[in-house]
Amino acid sequence: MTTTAVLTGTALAPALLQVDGLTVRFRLRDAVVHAVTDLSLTLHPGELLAVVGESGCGKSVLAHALLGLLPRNATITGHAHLHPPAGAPVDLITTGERHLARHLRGRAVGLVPQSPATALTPVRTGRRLLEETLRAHGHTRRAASAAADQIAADVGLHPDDLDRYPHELSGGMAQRLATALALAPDPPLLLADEPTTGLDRPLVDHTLDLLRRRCDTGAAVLLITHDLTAARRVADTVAVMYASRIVEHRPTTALYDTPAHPYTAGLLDALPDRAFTPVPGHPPMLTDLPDGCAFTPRCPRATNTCHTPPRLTADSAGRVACHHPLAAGAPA
Ligand SMILES: Nc1ncnc2c1ncn2[C@@H]1O[C@H](COP(=O)(O)OP(=O)(O)OP(=O)(O)O)[C@@H](O)[C@H]1O
Ligand code: NI
Repeated sequence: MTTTAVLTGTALAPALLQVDGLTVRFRLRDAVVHAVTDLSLTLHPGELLAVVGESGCGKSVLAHALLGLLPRNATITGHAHLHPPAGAPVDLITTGERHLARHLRGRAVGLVPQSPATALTPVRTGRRLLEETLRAHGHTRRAASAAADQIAADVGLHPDDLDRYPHELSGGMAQRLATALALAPDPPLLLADEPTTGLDRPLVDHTLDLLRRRCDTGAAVLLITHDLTAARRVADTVAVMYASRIVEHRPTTALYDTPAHPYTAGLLDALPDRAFTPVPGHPPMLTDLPDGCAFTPRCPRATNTCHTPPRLTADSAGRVACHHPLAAGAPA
C-alpha cells in the first residue's frame, strides 16, 4: 500500500473504522461551538493512530461522537463506519442508542476516558468492576477472577490495589483501572483519551507499550494525547487537530522529521529536546472561527490567500490542509 492509500483508506485492505465528514456542533444559548469539523480518517486493523493538538481542539469530542456519548445540545453529521471482525458493518453515527449500548460500546469499541476518577462507579471495588465487566463479556466466575488479576498486572496494578474502592485510588491508579476495564472485553477498536495522565514516566511507557502490543495482535487504537513524545514512541500515523479540524495526518516518522503544516512544525518546536519555543498566541474561540485557515493569526507563513479555507489534500506523503506547506524533505 502507498502512504496515501494507508491514510485515505483507498487501499484494498478493509478498514476497521472509516470516518467521513464527521462534524459536531454544540448549541449554546447565544452561540454555536464548532467542536469537530468535516473530519475524515481511516483506521486499519493493527494501526495505532495518535490524535494530537492543543487543549480544546476537539479530540475528546471526536472520541465521544464515535461512542454516542455526546450531550443533548450536540448536533452530529457525517459517518463513521465500523467493520468489526465479527459482525456486520455499522455506522456509529446513525445507529440507535439501543444498538450502541447493547452491542458496540465497550464491546466493539472500548474507551479509556479522559477523567477516569469520575467515570468509575464509587460503590464497587476495582476487582468487582473488572470481574463484572469480564463476566458480561463471557468469562465464567472463576475465569473472570484469574483474568482480573492478569489484566491488573498488565496495566501495572498490584492485585491488592484491585480490592480498593475508586476513592481510595490515586489518580494514576484510577487511570490504570480505567485502562484495565477498557481492555477487559478485548475490543477490536480502542479509543484511549489521554490514558497516561497522572502516571510517572516508566508507567507512561508501560501503558504505551501495552497499547502498541494490542495493535501488534490485530486491534486498532486511536490514542488521544497532548504528549508528542508519547505519540512518537508508539503511533504508526499521527493526525494533528487544530480548531476542530485535522490539519495534517501522516506516518509518524515523516510527521516528526518533515512536518508540512506550520502548526505541526510549531508543536514540534515547542518540544524540550527541540527549540523549546511555544507556538505564539492562543487557539481561536470555537464559537467564532474565521472563514479561512484558523491558524492564520499565529502562522509565520500566512498570506492573504490564507483567508480562503485550505482543503485537506492528500499527496504521496500524507494529508495536509495548508496554502503554504513546508517543503517535503526540508528538515524540521
Ligand atoms: N457539552 C458541551 N457544550 C458546549 N461545548 C462543549 C461541550 N463539550 C465540549 N465542548 C467544547 O468543544 C471543544 C472541544 O472540546 P474537547 O473536550 O474535545 O477538547 P480536547 O481537544 O479534548 O481538549 P483537552 O486536550 O483539554 O482534553 C471545546 O471548545 C469545548 O469547550
Ligand atoms: Ni480531551
